[in-house]
Amino acid sequence: MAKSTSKDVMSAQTLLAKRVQDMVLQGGEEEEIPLLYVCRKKERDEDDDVYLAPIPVIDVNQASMDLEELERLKLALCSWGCFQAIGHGISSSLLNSVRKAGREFFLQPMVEKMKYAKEVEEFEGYGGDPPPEEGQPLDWQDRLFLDVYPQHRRKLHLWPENPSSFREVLMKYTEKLKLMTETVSKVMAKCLDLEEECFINLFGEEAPFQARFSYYSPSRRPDLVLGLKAHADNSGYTLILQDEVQGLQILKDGKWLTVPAYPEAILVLLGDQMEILTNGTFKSPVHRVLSNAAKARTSIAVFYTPEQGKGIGPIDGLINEEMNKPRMYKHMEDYDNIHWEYYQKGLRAIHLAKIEKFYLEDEAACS
Ligand SMILES: O=C(O)CCC(=O)C(=O)O
Ligand SMILES: [Fe+2]
Repeated sequence: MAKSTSKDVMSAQTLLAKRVQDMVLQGGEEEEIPLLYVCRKKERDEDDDVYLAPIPVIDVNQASMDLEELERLKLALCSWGCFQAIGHGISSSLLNSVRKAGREFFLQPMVEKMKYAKEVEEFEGYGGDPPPEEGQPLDWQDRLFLDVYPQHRRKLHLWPENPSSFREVLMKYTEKLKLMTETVSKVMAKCLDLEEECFINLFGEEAPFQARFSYYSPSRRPDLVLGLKAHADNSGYTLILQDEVQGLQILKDGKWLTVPAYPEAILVLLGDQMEILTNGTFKSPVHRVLSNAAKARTSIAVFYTPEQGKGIGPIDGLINEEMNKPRMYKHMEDYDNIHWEYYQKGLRAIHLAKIEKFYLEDEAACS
């Protein structure tokens, strides 16, 4: 464990006003890590041995035409809650440009990045996440969070002007992701025998896309910190573009498994709202990001979430009390805010959405 020193008394507010990247570059973590970042107690964790998760690779375009691929997609979403999408219609050169623009943003001098800095308590912009509840650890990362769709929600003053390609690349990527989600939402509906437009309509035309560019600085003590604490996403689903440095892990049957980084693939990972909509047929997986002792890691996660204010609950077609498919989740208003409140406490909000008797069964299964 880290030694206790005056640094330990630094508050989350103070720590979050600084950037992890700066702290690492200035060698501030050489002696010990501020205690608020320390969230792992073991010197070594057997889960850190890299067991690669055999997450199915699904050709999205093929799934829209081929029943076998559609069946593989269904299995992936019911067991893993995610899949590695290929055949998504986005060129490798655009994927590489997005990765490059993200990485180059973070590699600039602090003075350039600070033009897009947010206040500690704010959400959108460059910095760390707002302070969690007291006692909850901080993440060993910096991020740039931007609303990217619908267009009228873009706050362009927070969109970096440097690297000079950043804005154009992000706009192009958003456009392509929007098209990709139309296909993905259709094949997801199809594999559940639902009407093809079902999820597109439920999410709504104004359903937000929000981009999170993350920079995970290396850490001298990856055994003590996490790049991102264990959580499940609030989204409908999240589209994750990784670089070549692995670190994202999924919790599967009680074991942490590392998500392979495939250059051509976009990881489609379901969030809680999709688990609720599908009455638990699809799973919203718990995941986290490990720190790396040697290399910085970057990722771009785009959250695609049903329009706020619509309320969500299980789709009628997926409930059939006679056929052993009882309703497992309640109708939830304002799930976004509930999720955030629970996330900040290090808890899962989905339990709140579960009808009590299933909540208890699920808890028993986890213990
Ligand atoms: O960095 C990653 O690969 C995943 C990020 C993530 O899980 C999130 O931002 O919610
Ligand atoms: Fe996540």
